[in-house]
Amino acid sequence: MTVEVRPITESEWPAFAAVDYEAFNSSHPQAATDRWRELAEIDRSLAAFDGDLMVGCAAAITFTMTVPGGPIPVAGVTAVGVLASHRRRGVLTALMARQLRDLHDNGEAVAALYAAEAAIYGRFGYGRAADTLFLRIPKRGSEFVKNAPTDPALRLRVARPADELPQLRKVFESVRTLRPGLYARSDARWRIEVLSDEEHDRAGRGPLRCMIAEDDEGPRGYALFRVKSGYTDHDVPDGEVRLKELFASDPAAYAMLWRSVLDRDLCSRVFAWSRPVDDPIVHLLAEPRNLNAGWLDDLWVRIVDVDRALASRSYAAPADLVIEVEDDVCPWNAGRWRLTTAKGSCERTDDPADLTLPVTVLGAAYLGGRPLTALGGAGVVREHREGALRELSTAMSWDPKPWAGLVF
Ligand SMILES: CC(=O)SCCNC(=O)CCNC(=O)[C@H](O)C(C)(C)COP(=O)(O)OP(=O)(O)OC[C@H]1O[C@@H](n2cnc3c(N)ncnc32)[C@H](O)[C@@H]1OP(=O)(O)O
Repeated sequence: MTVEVRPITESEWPAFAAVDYEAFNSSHPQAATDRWRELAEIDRSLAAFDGDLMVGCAAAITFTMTVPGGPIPVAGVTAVGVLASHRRRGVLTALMARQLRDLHDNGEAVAALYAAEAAIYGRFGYGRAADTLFLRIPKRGSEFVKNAPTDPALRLRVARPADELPQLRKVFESVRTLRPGLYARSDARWRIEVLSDEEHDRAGRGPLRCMIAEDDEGPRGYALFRVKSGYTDHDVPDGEVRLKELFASDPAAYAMLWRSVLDRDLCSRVFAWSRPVDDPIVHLLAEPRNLNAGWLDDLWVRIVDVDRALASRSYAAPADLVIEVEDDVCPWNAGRWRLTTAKGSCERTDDPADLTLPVTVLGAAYLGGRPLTALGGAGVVREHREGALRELSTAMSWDPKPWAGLVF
């Protein structure tokens, strides 16, 4: 089979969406296709063709994403799929090769994605860069520690989410550039991915609800959630709060919003399916075992251009070392690079290597959430100068931990 990969045209958009829906076993109303079109960038939407038949898709979105030190341009990779009739014949491999070449040519040094399955993207050089916590906290047993922050100036307001975009945006913008992984949201992304409340968004979990924590100066935090109502066989209320987002610009507003969802009447628990691994709720609960926490992969990161990517972020400690990078998929990255954090530079060198690592490891460590020493312990980094692994691991670590918080 010969596969041709090229960007689609506007008229090919419905076929592109149909390939993606088919690959994901999903059925979507026309309205969903129309909404998705508002987020898509046609010239960055690649399709794979077997003759005239479109058999695969892979798109990129232009994002501004926070990395250690501040926001940079990042390609958000999404809508990857191949028709079942054409799987395991290299279609995805061809799409990934073309997309990475395009990103390199366009000057985007970093790509990020959410993976449908964790086993797919390592072979294309993506490393698991961020994790996410899911929590199922019972109301009974959710008391806070004694010194939990409060502020008498704060009050809660029940709000209609669709009316509150300026307030929500103000809170989100106050935190966006602090945590690696958070990315700027266009108006369309707020409307479609955050605030949308169509019947198929609800999926039996009721309308989107909003609590705002504010004082006389304005909003200081918000929680967006749905409530899945329910009763036990003995008619005891047993609803579940499904927490979609909770952001706050200070600890008192944060604690107040968590209390508001944990204490909600007719509910017996809060399920939060995506929280950062260093979420302060972990330290607010007097009995942290009641977090019932589990963790999953959040963002995967691909270093498209080693030199520009490593020079684009800040470092937690000085490092001056030579890294030998292995990269079969993007051969322009392969070879030795000197990273000098004091100069903010990463340049090609012939000097001997202090460390040898696959490009996946750089992607995994890029946002500061994955200690290189742990990856060294797994045997995927080879150290040639004693201390080099710890030096780079310390320099690349970052606080707070990375998390994108909104699937794209
Ligand atoms: C960012 C996102 O959008 S994530 C969404 C990913 N899409 C989906 O999960 C939708 C359903 N799945 C699909 O559409 C397809 O199976 C895809 C896109 C995952 C893979 O497409 P294919 O064209 O079959 O992949 P391709 O033939 O290029 O496979 C390349 C390699 O990846 C491996 N691979 C492909 N899919 C998977 C998988 N789901 N799990 C593990 N390995 C996989 C193949 O075995 C092959 O390995 P090899 O090189 O050792 O032989």
